[in-house]
Amino acid sequence: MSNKVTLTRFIIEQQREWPDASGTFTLLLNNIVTACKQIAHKVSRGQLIGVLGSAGSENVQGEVQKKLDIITHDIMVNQLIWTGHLAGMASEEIDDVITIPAHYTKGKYLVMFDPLDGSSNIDVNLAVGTIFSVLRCREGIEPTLDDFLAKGAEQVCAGFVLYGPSTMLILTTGQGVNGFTLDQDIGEFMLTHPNMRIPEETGEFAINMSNHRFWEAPVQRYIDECLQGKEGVRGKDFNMRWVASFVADVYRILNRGGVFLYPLDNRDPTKPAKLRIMYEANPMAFIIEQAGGMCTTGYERVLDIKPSGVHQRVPVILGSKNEVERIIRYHQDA
Ligand SMILES: O=P(O)(O)OC[C@H]1O[C@](O)(COP(=O)(O)O)[C@@H](O)[C@@H]1O
Ligand SMILES: [Mg+2]
Ligand SMILES: [Mg+2]
Repeated sequence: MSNKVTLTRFIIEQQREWPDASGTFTLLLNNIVTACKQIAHKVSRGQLIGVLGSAGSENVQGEVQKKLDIITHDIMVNQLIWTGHLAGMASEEIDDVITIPAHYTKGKYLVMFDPLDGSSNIDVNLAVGTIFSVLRCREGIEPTLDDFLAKGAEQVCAGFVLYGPSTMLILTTGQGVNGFTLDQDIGEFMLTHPNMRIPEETGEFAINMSNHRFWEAPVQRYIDECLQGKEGVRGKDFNMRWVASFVADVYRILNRGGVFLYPLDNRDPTKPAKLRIMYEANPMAFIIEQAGGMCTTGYERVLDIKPSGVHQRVPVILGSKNEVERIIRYHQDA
């Protein structure tokens, strides 16, 4: 039997440091975690229970939905809507924000989530995840769109669950980043990666290279210099990784450093960036900064952007501090 600290104990001990805390946040987190355990179960049994493949529909952003995109969205909503802790929710899979029906009490938090990140990987048995972001809201009111559109710097909690060889939860409440591994035997997340820190130096980058011709000059310059390796201005060889699951790429960077780029591109003028600010970029930016890394669009800190829509997309460049600072310099030079 493991003698590691359970997630429940970890959160309650953190809560004790806030004497005025009502415990609502702890309960909310517990519900999010229960939803993610249910999703982990579905994902691991996907081949057996017939939930893989396309749903034959598109989401609000014109992306083909997988059956599991819809199933995982429903799991999140069903685990959270009745709790009384929430004023509202927003999901990648639904156009409008989700309101709390009148017969449930309204709480003081807003939750935004990407229920299944990297879903294009699901049918080929690669890692996927769930990303979530929690904001505080005025209590007991019907939230307006503006309540949702808070800057990332105002998040009270962000996390993601990675459904890989192990199911892992990575969490920040603004006091560093901690990693928990799901012990399948007892159904509890155990603290396995306390106080995660991203190395400042790295020799590894992650980017979808097929978009090279669509990037702006500063990103082309940075990647071209990495590719030149020892013979180029960087004077060292770089390694490349691209899982095409944001959760998996960010988890690798939290562990061994690296830089991830989904930059501005001109492939489709209606979609100059790929990742969504509210439930992809902001929660990951919060986690990365709390682990000592940086997250920028190339021009500004992601957490300082005032969002204009729940499904707004932003360029994301994140990871080891020294590399991200270099990429920002290249944008300034240009
Ligand atoms: O298809 P590409 O260009 O490799 O993009 C991969 C990126 O898109 C995403 O899959 C988008 O997430 P969803 O699966 O939630 O739409 C990221 O996880 C990933 O980093
Ligand atoms: Mg996603
Ligand atoms: Mg998704």
